[in-house]
Amino acid sequence: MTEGRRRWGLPASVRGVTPAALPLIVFAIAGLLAPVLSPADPAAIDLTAGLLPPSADHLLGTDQLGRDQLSRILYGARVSLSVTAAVLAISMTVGVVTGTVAGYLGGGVDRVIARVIDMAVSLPGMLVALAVIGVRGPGVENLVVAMSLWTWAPYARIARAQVAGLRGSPHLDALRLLGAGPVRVVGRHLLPPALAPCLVYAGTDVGAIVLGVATLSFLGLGIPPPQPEWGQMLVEGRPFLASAWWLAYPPGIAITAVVFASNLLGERLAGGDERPSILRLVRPALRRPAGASVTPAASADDDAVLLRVRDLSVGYPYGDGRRRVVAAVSYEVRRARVLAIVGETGSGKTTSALAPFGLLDPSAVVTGSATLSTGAGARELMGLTPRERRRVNGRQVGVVFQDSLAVLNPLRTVGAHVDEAVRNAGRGGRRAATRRVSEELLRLAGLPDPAAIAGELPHRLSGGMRQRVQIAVALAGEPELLVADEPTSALDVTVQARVLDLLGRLRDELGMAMVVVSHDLAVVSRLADDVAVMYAGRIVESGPLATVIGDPDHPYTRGLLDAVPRPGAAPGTRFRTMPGRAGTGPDETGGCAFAPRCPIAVAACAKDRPALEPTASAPAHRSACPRHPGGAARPPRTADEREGL
Ligand SMILES: Nc1ncnc2c1ncn2[C@@H]1O[C@H](COP(=O)(O)OP(=O)(O)OP(=O)(O)O)[C@@H](O)[C@H]1O
Repeated sequence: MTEGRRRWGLPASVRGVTPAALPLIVFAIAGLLAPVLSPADPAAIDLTAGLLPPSADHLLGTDQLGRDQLSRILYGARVSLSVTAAVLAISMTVGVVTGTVAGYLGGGVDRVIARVIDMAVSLPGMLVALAVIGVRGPGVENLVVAMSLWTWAPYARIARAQVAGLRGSPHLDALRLLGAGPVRVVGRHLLPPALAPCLVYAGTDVGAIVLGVATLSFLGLGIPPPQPEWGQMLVEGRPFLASAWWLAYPPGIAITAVVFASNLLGERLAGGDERPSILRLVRPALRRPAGASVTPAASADDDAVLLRVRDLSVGYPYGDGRRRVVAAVSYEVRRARVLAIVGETGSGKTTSALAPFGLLDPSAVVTGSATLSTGAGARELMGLTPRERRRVNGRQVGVVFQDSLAVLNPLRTVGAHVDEAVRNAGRGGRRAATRRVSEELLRLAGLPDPAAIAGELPHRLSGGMRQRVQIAVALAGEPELLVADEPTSALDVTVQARVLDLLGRLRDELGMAMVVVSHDLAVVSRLADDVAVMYAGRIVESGPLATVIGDPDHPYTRGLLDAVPRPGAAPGTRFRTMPGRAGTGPDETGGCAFAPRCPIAVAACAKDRPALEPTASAPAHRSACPRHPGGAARPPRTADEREGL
């Protein structure tokens, strides 16, 4: 699907209720209305009317005691489904909560719970149920307890696996970024996906529970006669399969239909759209009337520095020690300006952009300082507690990631994502008011027909539209700074240009500053005001875009520029690629990390690490080439080449 074109159809909630799911609903209603619908008392024995075939008097015939089969089926639905529902409710609640806690906490708690689940799954369920009923005695309540002890463990196992798999996922990172606390993360983002496969499983489990209840009833340990119960009727009808088919077939068909319908309904629930809200935090008032457009973050001084990063260094555990991946990185982001951080893969761009906001892997060791000076005042970002971070991330700072599919929860609608961001940012009100703000944000992000888009699931949108959704989410807190990590890398060229234009428009109209991470200098040249070029974990050149691409000082920057295809180049023109392997880390060598690949390197380059120093072309233009500023060895760039970018 390309941007601007969507597939429309019935709402997911209507499409999902397939006719095949109707038997479950029909039997549930029939069970509820059994006293009204039943033509006879299901327990009334008439030995003179035993084993009568279906007729106008008895639509489903009678059993060997002359009891009306239709009435018994209707009352059977009442008993079987209510016991099954009770067992499912208990086993799913216990299982999902236990599994979610284990999966979320991990570590020792998880190991202990996992062992308990394994033991419970491996025990023969029927024996457990028999033992419980043997101790507690027969009866409906004891039957429900016994069956729940039999059935809870698979739900716990499914939920645990589901939550453990999600624990480190990018969309949870994004949520933390949006300011969501642990209760909200678990309640709204881990429980629903844990519940979804459990519901599918419950569909198949219904039959097992119905039959389990019937078997225990047959053994005299379940539903006591004369209460009718489907499984019990099935067992009672088995000896008459050849002579009186109407005894076993109706309950058999009822069980099959309910199991089949439950399966489909379970799938529907698992693949459905917005989950009911578990924790809906209703904010008393909107900071701004619904529908009003987002206004620029107030700043009297447009030239002031919004984010100042100094001497940033990031290391990760490596073997017995630690390996630095970024070192001595300093940069500034000015209000209403776009700083592009560019470089080859692995050069440390993303790390440098996300580290100030605590968005790296928890194993990262980050040093240095990052000061954010917003309208609310200046604050040091390094060392903030998670609670303090939530006041910054998602409010003063928004983030857009490359992989929108990984960031957006596939089970929640676009509207649910934006609503949540709006509420986290303290701008939520009643449901409808929150949605109006969300739709305004979607419109601001350039999405046509926001009301319809809000009802869509992320995977039904094109990549470009999903990026716009991420942008709408990021705008919810009216941030003064937007960090975009490779925001267009996964998009085709046309869509890429439109998303970049949107970001440019947001910068101009909202006065929002941005840090844009990209490996493609040509892409960011469309948007950036300033550029920082990274190589092997260090900034090697920085300055205003026009200066850096018009008069590059560092041979690495030149290499990046030479690799950019230029419009107007003759067909068949070969663009120069940089020889050699990209640098791997800032401590790889004591000298210039680029020296092994550099066409103008001299012996000294490999020995002494060059500092980032001002060049002759502009004071804000800095380069870390030992042969700068602009030595004779540097071939000049032509005017055509500059315009080509
Ligand atoms: N969790 C981690 N553990 C160990 N090393 C990591 C981790 N995350 C990133 N790195 C390393 O840090 C270095 C810089 O990664 P970073 O993602 O910042 O690079 P990048 O320039 O953004 O590259 P790309 O464009 O491929 O994302 C890389 O060598 C990478 O392997």
